[in-house]
Parts: sequence; structure tokens; C-alpha cells
Amino acid sequence: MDMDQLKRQAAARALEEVRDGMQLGLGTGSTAKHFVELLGERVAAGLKVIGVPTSEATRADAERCGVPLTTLDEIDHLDITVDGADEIDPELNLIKGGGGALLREKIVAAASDRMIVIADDSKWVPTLGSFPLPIEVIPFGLGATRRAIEKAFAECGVSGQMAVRKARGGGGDGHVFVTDGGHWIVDARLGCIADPPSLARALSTIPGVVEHGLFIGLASSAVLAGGEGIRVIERRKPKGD
Ligand SMILES: O=C(CO)[C@H](O)[C@H](O)COP(=O)(O)O
Repeated sequence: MDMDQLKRQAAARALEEVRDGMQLGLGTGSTAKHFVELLGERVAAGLKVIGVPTSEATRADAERCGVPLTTLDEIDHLDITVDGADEIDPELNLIKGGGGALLREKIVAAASDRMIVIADDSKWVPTLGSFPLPIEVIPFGLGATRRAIEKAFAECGVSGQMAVRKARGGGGDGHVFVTDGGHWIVDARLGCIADPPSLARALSTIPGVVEHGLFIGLASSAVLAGGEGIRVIERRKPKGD
């Protein structure tokens, strides 16, 4: 079975948790896109749900699939967010933001009673950090922000090269990637993040950092699809711990 089929299987398993009347956060990326497509099929068959998309790309997918949409200004909470991840560790800490949507993804996940992470099992790692950590930054004063990030890395015992993300595709013309919020992303190749909660706290105190891709204590469960079938891993501690 290829990777894309595994992603769809994980999405289908998460869809089993969705009930009539639910308010859903809709993640971003190739795995979350499968969820939106499958959800659209259920909506066409009569399921009543409403979704909040975590990116303009997901908004377009949801509209194409006929999933009704709203915003966090119009509703006061979400029942479940279903989203992908770039890495998932055994504490269900995540690296997210490979698709550049980490800011909206984190706002939506934090507004949800439950976050279900869907992935093929290649995303399951013993320790976060092989995947470059996305850090969303304000372009103004980027030099100062980078120095502050390096200081935070040193205090947390990590180091690695940082690079401002470039836009992919469209001819690869070298333009800086701009997020839906109008910010830039710095990707940090850290290799191994021994203490993700400490690093998350340190990065959150830096003025030019809008958000970072460490999702700590937000995921309630992970649905991992692999050659051996589907594994559902529940978070041991309550959400927010
Ligand atoms: O965080 C994300 C986007 O910002 C995605 O969820 C993450 O990059 C995983 O994407 P995919 O499902 O395509 O592997």
C-alpha cells in the first residue's frame, strides 16, 4: 500500500469519531486533505457538521467538497480538530508547519476539545527534531529575532542551521514563502530536541516569533496507518498538561 493510501486510511479512521452536529477544525496538508474529502462525502450523504479551516488551501478544498464553513468568531468552541503532523513523539508532542499553516493550526487546535492527529506511521519518532522545526516570524527585525532564537536554542541545549523558507513550485524562483498571516518561516535543523516543552516555552517569549511548530499537550490522540494496520495512540495526560 502506498503512502497516500495510508494517509487516507488514517483519515477514514478519524472520521469514525465525527458525529452529527459537530463543529470541526479542519487541518492542512496532504493527510488532512483526505479527511476533508471523506468528510465531504459524508456531508453529501446528509451528515450535519460545520468546519473551521486552518488555511486558505483547506478553505478551498472544503468549499470544493461541500463542507459548510464558519470561523472562530461565530462559534465558541470546536469539538474535534483533525490534522496531520510532520513528527509525533510518544508523548504526542508534535512538530507541525511543514505546510506553513502552523499558526492557524495551533489556534484551531487550542480551541478544540480534542485534536486527532492523522498520519502514516513514518511520522512516529522516538524524539522530535529530525524534521526541521518551523518558526513563524515577523520579517521586521529578522536578524535580531534570529539571534534571540539562537540564544533560546543554546539555553535549551540544541543547535542547528536556520534557513528562511522559500516558496516551492511555481518555477522555484527563490521567493520567500509567505504564510496565510503574511509572515515568514524560519526552518531550524536541530536533529534532536531532548526537551520539547522547554524549547516551546523559550521560543514563545521571543517578540519577533509569531508562533512555532512545537505542539505540546494539544494532541489528544494519534491515528497512525502503516503496513500492519492502524494504531490509535491516546494521550496519557489531560489536554493542556
Ligand atoms: O503541519 C502541517 C501543515 O502546516 C501538516 O499537517 C504537516 O506538514 C503534515 O503534512 P502532510 O499530511 O502533507 O504530511
